[in-house]
Amino acid sequence: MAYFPMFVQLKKKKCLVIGGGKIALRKIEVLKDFEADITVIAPEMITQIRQIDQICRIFRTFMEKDFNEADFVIAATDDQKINHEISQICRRKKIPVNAVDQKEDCSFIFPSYVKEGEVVAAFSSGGQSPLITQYLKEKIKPDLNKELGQLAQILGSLRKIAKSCIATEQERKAFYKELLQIGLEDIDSLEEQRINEIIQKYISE
Ligand SMILES: C[C@@]1(CC(=O)O)c2cc3[nH]c(cc4nc(cc5[nH]c(cc(n2)[C@H]1CCC(=O)O)[C@@](C)(CC(=O)O)[C@@H]5CCC(=O)O)C(CC(=O)O)=C4CCC(=O)O)c(CCC(=O)O)c3CC(=O)O
Ligand SMILES: NC(=O)C1=CN([C@@H]2O[C@H](COP(=O)(O)OP(=O)(O)OC[C@H]3O[C@@H](n4cnc5c(N)ncnc54)[C@H](O)[C@@H]3O)[C@@H](O)[C@H]2O)C=CC1
Repeated sequence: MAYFPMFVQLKKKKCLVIGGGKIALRKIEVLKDFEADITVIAPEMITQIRQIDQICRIFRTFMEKDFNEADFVIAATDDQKINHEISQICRRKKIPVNAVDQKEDCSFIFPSYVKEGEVVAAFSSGGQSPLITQYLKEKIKPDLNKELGQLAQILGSLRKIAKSCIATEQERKAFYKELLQIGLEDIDSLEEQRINEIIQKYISE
């Protein structure tokens, strides 16, 4: 079964990570990248987790009351029975859950992704082969580069003005297409004056 790639806002969402090993660390790094509010619970945590800034650490095994505030949960212990139990609790409480050792215990899974600014490409193999997922990430990296992230930011910053100044959706699309074409060739040529000239063209046409 293929998974639907739902893009979700994680900023400030309360994320509970249970487990403090290498895999928990990898998940925490991803969640930090998307600005989640992270609490880790484990009796022992590897040094790298103990050194991460601005996360909450609780050194013990989990209890059911830990789930009360959670928007979502990562079960990342090295014990399949415990991860399964965490998943069951979450399902009962209708909290989205990821279990690192068993996709049947996941209501969502982690992709491999590339992120530049707000542009994100994410891949999944439905849990069949994380290595294929990783391979796809590496393939997209040369195309999803810094310039593309910057270009998205420029196009994004023009959406309000385009909506208010350019009459039809069709013309707006042509406007964005022209900017995209120019930006893909040479992002530095998209400075303010050039953009203004292009906007003018679409207003008067
Ligand atoms: C279902 C899923 C649930 C989830 O974790 O969300 C899951 C499950 C499992 N992974 C396992 C193994 C490995 N996982 C990786 C790597 C990654 N795994 C990630 C996601 C996912 N892994 C979800 C599905 C993603 C998809 O749809 O493809 C990535 C993409 C994202 C991330 O972790 O953030 C990240 C790459 C990050 C990057 O580089 O971008 C490697 C490679 C490596 O370590 O270098 C290996 C060893 C090679 C191998 O086994 O293939 C095992 C067996 C453990 C065992 O055998 O004991 C299970 C459990 C099982 O298969 O039952
Ligand atoms: N999803 C993925 O991408 C991958 C998943 N895995 C799976 O991830 C699992 C975890 O791997 P590692 O992080 O390397 O293990 P690890 O042994 O480094 O860490 C396990 C952690 O779980 C904690 N823990 C154990 N019982 C707990 C409890 N009751 N409450 C809270 N914390 C508890 C331990 O204190 C420790 O911090 C493995 O069993 C493996 O099956 C492995 C590779 C990739």
